[in-house]
Amino acid sequence: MISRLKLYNFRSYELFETQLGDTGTVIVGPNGTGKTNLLEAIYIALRGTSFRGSLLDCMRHQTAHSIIHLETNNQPRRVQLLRSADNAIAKEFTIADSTSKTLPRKHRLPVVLFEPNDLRLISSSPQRRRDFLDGLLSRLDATYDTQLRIFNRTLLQRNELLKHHPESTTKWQDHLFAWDIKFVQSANTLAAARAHFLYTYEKRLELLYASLAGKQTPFTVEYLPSVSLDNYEQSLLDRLQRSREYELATGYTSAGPQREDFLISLHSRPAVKVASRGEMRTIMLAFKLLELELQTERTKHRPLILMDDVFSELDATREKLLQETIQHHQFVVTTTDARHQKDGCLIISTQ
Ligand SMILES: Nc1ncnc2c1ncn2[C@@H]1O[C@H](COP(=O)(O)OP(=O)(O)OP(=O)(O)O)[C@@H](O)[C@H]1O
Repeated sequence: MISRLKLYNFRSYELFETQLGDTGTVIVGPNGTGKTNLLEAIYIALRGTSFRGSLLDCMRHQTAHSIIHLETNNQPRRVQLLRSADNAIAKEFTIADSTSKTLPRKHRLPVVLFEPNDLRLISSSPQRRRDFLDGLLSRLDATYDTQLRIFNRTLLQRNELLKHHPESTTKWQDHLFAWDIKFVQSANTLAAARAHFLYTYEKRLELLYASLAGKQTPFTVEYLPSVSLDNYEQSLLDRLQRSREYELATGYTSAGPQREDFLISLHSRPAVKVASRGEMRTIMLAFKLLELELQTERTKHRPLILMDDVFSELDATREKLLQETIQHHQFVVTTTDARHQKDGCLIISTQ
């Protein structure tokens, strides 16, 4: 449970201090008054990273020292950000007299964030959908988080090699082949984990969708790999070798998890083509509720819910269902519309 937030030079806030409600807090104010900034500060203190940019961006303009102080379960935690002359950042996370440069995994508390961009994900780019799925899997599974980092590093190294190729010497070709092998192995781990996750939770997503939509709707979700998932490693290796000329010309790896996507269908038709905007939002809400359920099961704690102005995106029925779900968690909600205030909540105005 979080109980108090203090900020120093964080985004639009020079000095700010507030209590947080035991059950819930509603942050009300017009656009651009710093509501999301407060959610972001809480998120950073609990998870160690921001959900919308680098920690350097979070430091108040023209300042060199920022602090987030959050009381959680009667234990204070402090995040200090220091900007050096060359605009580099040093971070310090302090919990119970122990300080570290990153937030230790054991101190990352479960948080589920609902934000309007996620609700619009179905109609957005494959890159954003991949990031969404990777974010979801990384929050649920520390091993996936590590595998994703390894994959991203491998991809970067391989692309560097493609960009800086000498006149295809044998030494360079051997070097690239070694990276091809590393790449397909790492790619296989990621693609298999993503496909497995979607396959495992397809039925649960269908149920969550039905409860939000108020009616049974045939719902499927399918991972779209660059090559067949059976024999993925070898097929990807063959594909890369066939695309060598294209890759050398562009300097980019032509296939693999960094190009893959997933497809959600309603009534056996791609949601991106047939679903209404409301239905697309309902699909994404089903994903967020799944995350909430899985985080609760895996951590044995009820996650804190942060909601950034999502009620304005929903109709009255879905808003009510979502309100009922969040009743069982501590939550912090932002809204521009004072009508979304709820009984028993602490109200913070940013006006
Ligand atoms: N590093 C920073 N230093 C100073 N001010 C900043 C910094 N980053 C963002 N801001 C300011 O914070 C304000 C935006 O805050 P925020 O996104 O929290 O608003 P909001 O109330 O959530 O708005 P909306 O309702 O439109 O989503 C803007 O005025 C922006 O200029």
